[in-house]
Amino acid sequence: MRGCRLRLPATSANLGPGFDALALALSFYLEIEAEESDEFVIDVSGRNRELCSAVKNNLLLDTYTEILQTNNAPVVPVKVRMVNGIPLGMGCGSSAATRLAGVALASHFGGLKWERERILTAASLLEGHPDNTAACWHGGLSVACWHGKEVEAISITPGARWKAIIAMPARPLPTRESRAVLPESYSRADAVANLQHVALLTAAFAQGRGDLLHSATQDWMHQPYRERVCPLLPLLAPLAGRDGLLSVTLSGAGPSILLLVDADADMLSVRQLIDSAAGESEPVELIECTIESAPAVYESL
Ligand SMILES: Nc1ncnc2c1ncn2[C@@H]1O[C@H](COP(=O)(O)OP(=O)(O)O)[C@@H](O)[C@H]1O
Ligand SMILES: N[C@@H](CCOP(=O)(O)O)C(=O)O
Repeated sequence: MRGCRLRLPATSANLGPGFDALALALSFYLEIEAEESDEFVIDVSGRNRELCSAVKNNLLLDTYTEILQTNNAPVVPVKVRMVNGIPLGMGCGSSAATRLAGVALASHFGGLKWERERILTAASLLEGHPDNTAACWHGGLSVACWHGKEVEAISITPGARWKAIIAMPARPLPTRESRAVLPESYSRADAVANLQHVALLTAAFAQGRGDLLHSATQDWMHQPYRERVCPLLPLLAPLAGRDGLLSVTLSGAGPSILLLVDADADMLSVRQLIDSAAGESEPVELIECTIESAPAVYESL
């Protein structure tokens, strides 16, 4: 059987009020080439080499094996060459990209011949929420929801050329832990406020209205509760609206922060502003990137 190539972008979910519904694809990637082999091997370069190359308890291989077994297909061993640009456990969608890769490789090497939408649905079911997976697979700003056990998703190419920065602290925060700090239920006032803001945010993206991003990214559903496990958020949030910084939101479940930046902003001054607001409590890496509007690459070699 021919090999398979994947290129999956990082994603920043929620963008404030779009909890479990919105995510934005960004221009740093998980890249994979795989071919049939006598045994499972993963050669990794890039970020988190050790975690990504362990063959046992590996999210990529576990997903691959689970899909093949549940679909009564043979578990074909594969050799994977991975270039990983997505930091693990940092709120940049590494698990969503890896789940999609595992399902896509299973479909390819198991001869399942799944359509792209079926791959997205299977990966989203395993991930538990469809926001990162949909943006990773479709690119752009993705709006995703469950329709029963199917994912309905639409991708919007933003109407303006905004730039993006991920501000990433040193220590990762597993998404599971960051979801555990959220309440079970919300007041009607908070639910309505989030609905209003997420609708405004989606329209602001479609029309490229950077002037609306600061107000439209306000959130009552997850950020207020996650501040205590994501201390960079309260430090950087006051920067929204200053010097070309259009919005400041928790990236996914954190601990990183997504800052959307006007296309004309001076990036050196923006970086200095972020560094000085972050202070010296812990080192913060800034990843400058753009919005990836193209869908993920999934092709035979
Ligand atoms: N390329 C990869 N190879 C192996 N495991 C991965 C890979 N990417 C992600 N993971 C697994 O997913 C976990 C991170 O997922 P999660 O806590 O949801 O954070 P995030 O998706 O924001 O990076 C890692 O600790 C690791 O177990
Ligand atoms: N909507 C999810 C998004 C998690 O994204 P991740 O990149 O942190 O895995 C949430 O907020 O929990």
